[in-house]
Amino acid sequence: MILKSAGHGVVHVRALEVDGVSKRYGDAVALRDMTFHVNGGELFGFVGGNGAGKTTAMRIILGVLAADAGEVRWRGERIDLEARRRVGYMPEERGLYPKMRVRDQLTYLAELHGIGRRAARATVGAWLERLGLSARRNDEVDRLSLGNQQRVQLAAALVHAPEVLVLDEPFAGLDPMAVDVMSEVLREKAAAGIPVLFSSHQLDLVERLCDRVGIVRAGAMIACGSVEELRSDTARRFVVDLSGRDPAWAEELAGVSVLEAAGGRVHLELADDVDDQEVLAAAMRHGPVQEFGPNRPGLTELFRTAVSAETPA
Ligand SMILES: Nc1ncnc2c1ncn2[C@@H]1O[C@H](COP(=O)(O)OP(=O)(O)OP(=O)(O)O)[C@@H](O)[C@H]1O
Repeated sequence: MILKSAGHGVVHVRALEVDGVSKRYGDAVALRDMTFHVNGGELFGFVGGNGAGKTTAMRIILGVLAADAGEVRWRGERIDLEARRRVGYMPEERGLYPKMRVRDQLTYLAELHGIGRRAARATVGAWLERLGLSARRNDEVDRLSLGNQQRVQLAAALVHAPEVLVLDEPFAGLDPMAVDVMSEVLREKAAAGIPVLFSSHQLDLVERLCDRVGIVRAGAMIACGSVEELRSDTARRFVVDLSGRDPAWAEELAGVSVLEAAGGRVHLELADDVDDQEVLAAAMRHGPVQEFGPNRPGLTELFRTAVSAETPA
């Protein structure tokens, strides 16, 4: 499906689709009916605990691993080798030749994608400049710091002007400056209409950067949407601070559950028919109210709540 939008030119809705993908390694289930999509022009954050299945899903998108069931689609068609060649991929295990010089390596990778030598040199030069690697261009990769190797790995994913980006933990181990450069490049690519999928354990960063987030647990997608959408289940949660007071005042209110209490500050969940103003009035009868308002959890809290819910059998 194509959606036209003023800023982006043509943007593909559901450009990249992972549909009902399952994968086992022997008896171990790595993915179970994994389903999600990434729209063109969207930054999609793939989050989940260690071993949740993110890398497996990305490898299946890339075709370096075959799914047992389900399919991956690119612009509505089952993804094929040709479409996969247009993916910019940053593998978790990284994949550079350690003894090759940075510029030669990137030029070689661009040429592998059919770009002529001169154009390859030009695009590599531009990315090296952009990623702060110009001074390192003649260094062998294994002489670079890990963070700089990662910048080279990003350049490797970008030099062939990919139509989609799939990046496995691109921010891991980067210094704050490199995080800024990486964020800026990913935003820019998304703004150009490219779907950008990346995994990360840095949830603050994901919340700041991503249009949508997918939370994976035990090989399945358990929540997916914008952070605002993920918050919708928490719309009836409030924080009330009655400094030093025992939470008993809230526990005795009908239709109110106390989720957390510490030092007079309580997190409450209100049933649908409970008026929040009546809760405020009740709080004021018990002492001076320091704080009262809806509790808007960040992605870290939403993630904890989602993954700590009962694990599937
Ligand atoms: N080659 C393999 N052989 C057997 N089991 C594997 C293999 N690769 C992954 N697994 C298992 O599949 C599951 C999913 O692993 P995967 O690497 O996809 O998770 P992940 O979400 O990327 O984790 P992390 O955040 O730690 O990188 C895990 O239980 C893992 O142990």
